[in-house]
Amino acid sequence: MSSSVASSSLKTASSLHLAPGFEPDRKADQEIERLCISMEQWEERALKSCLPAQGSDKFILITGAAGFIGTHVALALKRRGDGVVGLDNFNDYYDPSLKAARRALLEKEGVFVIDGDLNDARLLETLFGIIPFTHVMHLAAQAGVRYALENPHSYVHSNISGLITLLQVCVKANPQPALIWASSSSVYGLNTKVPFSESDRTDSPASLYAATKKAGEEFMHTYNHIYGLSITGLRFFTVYGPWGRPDMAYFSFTRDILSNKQITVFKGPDNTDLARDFTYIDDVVQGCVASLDTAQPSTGSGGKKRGPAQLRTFNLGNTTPVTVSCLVSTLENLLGKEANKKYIQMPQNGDVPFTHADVSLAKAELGYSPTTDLHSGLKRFVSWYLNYYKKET
Ligand SMILES: NC(=O)c1ccc[n+]([C@@H]2O[C@H](COP(=O)([O-])OP(=O)(O)OC[C@H]3O[C@@H](n4cnc5c(N)ncnc54)[C@H](O)[C@@H]3O)[C@@H](O)[C@H]2O)c1
Ligand SMILES: O=C(O)[C@H]1O[C@H](OP(=O)(O)OP(=O)(O)OC[C@H]2O[C@@H](n3ccc(=O)[nH]c3=O)[C@H](O)[C@@H]2O)[C@H](O)[C@@H](O)[C@@H]1O
Repeated sequence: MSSSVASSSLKTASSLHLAPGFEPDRKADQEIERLCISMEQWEERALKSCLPAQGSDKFILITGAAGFIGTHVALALKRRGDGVVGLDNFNDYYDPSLKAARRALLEKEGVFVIDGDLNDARLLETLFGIIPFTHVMHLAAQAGVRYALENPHSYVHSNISGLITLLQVCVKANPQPALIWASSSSVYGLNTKVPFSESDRTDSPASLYAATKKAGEEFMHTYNHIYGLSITGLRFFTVYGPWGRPDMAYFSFTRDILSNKQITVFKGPDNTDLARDFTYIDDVVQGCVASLDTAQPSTGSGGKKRGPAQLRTFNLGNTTPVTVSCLVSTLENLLGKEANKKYIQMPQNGDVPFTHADVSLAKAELGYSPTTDLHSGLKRFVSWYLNYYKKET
């Protein structure tokens, strides 16, 4: 890349009010080496991706941008003109080719997704050194309730250590961004009072995953208190939709029904049906964007708190729990195929019998209003699934 283009990109950077405190790391970084491009070219791509269109003043870092929810949120924000750059470690918790396909979708719309890990403080600081992020939409995590039984350290790596590394970079940044992050309905654990409200106690996590999300909520209180970081936590409720996650039941059931493989339906105590407040992705994206638009700026900078800062938590659910049996019968109807079902007692695997969101707080403060029922949402998912995998079926 010619020096004039490099300097123009840095000029662009200076027009972005280069964030002092972080001298971009001139040493080639793993990601930059991987891309076989120079530091300046990497900066150029990040800056170009994060330059907002006319009328927007938002520079947003989306972690987990190649993930299911991250991809949808990144597209929504980029399409409305915000500056967006993504970060994702493209791990193989599920099919990395799906993450690569999502990345291609994003790059077509001008979103650069950097291949990097939350724990790489140097990479994060380099990024914060060239872009004065106004917001961080933190969606990267080890998701999934049951996988914690197989690989507990993956949850520590991403949901604890990775989160602290990101928080440390955010509080040292000048200006500090406002942070919106994904917590989870699983923090309600074994609570019996329904619907779940943000003011309920959350002291009975049923899985390590839930405990790491609960820990995250505690960290947020601390970083808000000490550093003045503006923080909004979003408790998503079993989110589904196109470009979804193959590890989740709606997706794996669809795959197995189509390939005539048996599905295992968990039953609760006394053979009761399990239920989830399934929430369609477009409704969740609406809640994420509204959270970002109502987030107040952080009051700290460069690690120093200047005053009290906003700290919020919202349920983003559908307020209409549906049984897993109903999920299965809806999929059978949409796929025109009967499932080969095996019923077993819900294993002690971190699952909870039901979830049910009270969204009155999100409605009042964010204007959040879910509109998609399970049948309509699954219809759109199945249509996407059949199209995306048509080459394989
Ligand atoms: N989908 C749901 O039903 C649901 C419900 C509640 C909460 N959440 C939370 O919402 C967020 C997004 O979930 P999703 O369903 O899109 O999951 P996802 O697994 O599709 O997305 C998470 C992304 O983060 C990336 N990632 C994980 N660890 C990382 C690390 N250390 N460094 C960089 N990238 C990393 C993964 O590669 C993945 O692409 C997660 O925090 C999840 O816990 C999801
Ligand atoms: O709401 C949330 O916070 C959580 O929602 C989902 O977790 P879960 O509700 O367990 O979603 P699925 O794994 O898709 O399970 C949906 C329902 O199907 C049941 N199930 C799952 C898998 C299976 O083989 N059989 C089965 O009956 C589960 O017990 C559950 O009741 C996501 O996977 C988590 O990342 C997220 O944090």
